[in-house]
Amino acid sequence: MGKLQILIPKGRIFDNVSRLFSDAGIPVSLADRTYRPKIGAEWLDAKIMKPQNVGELLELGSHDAGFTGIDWIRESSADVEEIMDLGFDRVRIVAAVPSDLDDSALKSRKLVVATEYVSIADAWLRNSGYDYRIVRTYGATEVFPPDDADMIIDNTSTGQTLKDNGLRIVATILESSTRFVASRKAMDDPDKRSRIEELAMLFRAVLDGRDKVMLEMNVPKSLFPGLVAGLPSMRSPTVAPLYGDEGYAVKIAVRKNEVPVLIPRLKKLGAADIVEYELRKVVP
Ligand SMILES: Nc1ncnc2c1ncn2[C@@H]1O[C@H](COP(=O)(O)OP(=O)(O)OP(=O)(O)O)[C@@H](O)[C@H]1O
Ligand SMILES: O=P(O)(O)OC[C@H]1O[C@H](OP(=O)(O)OP(=O)(O)O)[C@H](O)[C@@H]1O
Repeated sequence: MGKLQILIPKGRIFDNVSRLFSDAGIPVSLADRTYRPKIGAEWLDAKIMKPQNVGELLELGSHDAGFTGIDWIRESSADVEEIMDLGFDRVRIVAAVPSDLDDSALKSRKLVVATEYVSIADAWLRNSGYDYRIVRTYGATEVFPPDDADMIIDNTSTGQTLKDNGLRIVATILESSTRFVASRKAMDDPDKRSRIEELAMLFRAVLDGRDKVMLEMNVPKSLFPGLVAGLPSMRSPTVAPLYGDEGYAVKIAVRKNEVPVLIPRLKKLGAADIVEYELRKVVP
């Protein structure tokens, strides 16, 4: 079997994806100005590509799997199989106008709309009943209004860029994040499919590990039933008797955001010597 050919986007997605691979035990490194990263698994081959092209190239089938925002998959109408939502690079694709332009003005004239997302914008503007003309941008879309455009359709994360350029959101068109996607041709090949699914399992284990911590504690025998009743109900805790029949050691994986509430509660329920530590992977 040949190597699994994967596409990793240039730009901001690369950092998150290469960290994900590294945490999965597969180091990825990229020398300056090169497009073929070194990847620490002999069954994988990777190439760097702009996120806008990833979907289309997977559809063509010359690569097996890749990573890109769902915004660019939708924009290119790429026919690919989504394997998993990695949750990175979360943005909203929004329509925004100069803050001093009121809603009534928007439908009373032909709008010039600046966007990198030409196809998403076209579908949304048509369905919303606007009279419009689209100007395709190549980054820095927020600079177009008010003199070069009446509206922009662009991605926003914190909203700071819109605010700094005097723009207000009039609609959210799409919510996007980085996805692990595969070509349909690769998913029809049993060997490639199983390698892609193995990668997804490793990624899931890493993401789950990032989300959770392990809590370990000791509890006297008499307080044990009350303590177990107070634990999050997700999973049964691992319990081991302490030497000398004095009580139990209790171990449980919990979500990180539960910890600030949980530790004081466990303490009140009689837990002692509570230890918290990070998890690298969680495989169910
Ligand atoms: N400010 C942001 N925060 C988080 N995600 C973002 C942000 N801006 C864009 N994205 C998402 O990251 C992905 C890639 O975005 P984009 O095409 O702008 O590349 P980039 O990282 O800016 O690279 P380049 O600088 O080469 O254009 C897209 O799916 C987009 O939705
Ligand atoms: O809502 P915010 O947190 O302000 O982020 C949104 C901005 O981030 C991205 O720009 P980027 O920095 O990638 O530059 P670009 O416009 O050249 O793509 C995006 O295109 C927006 O301009």
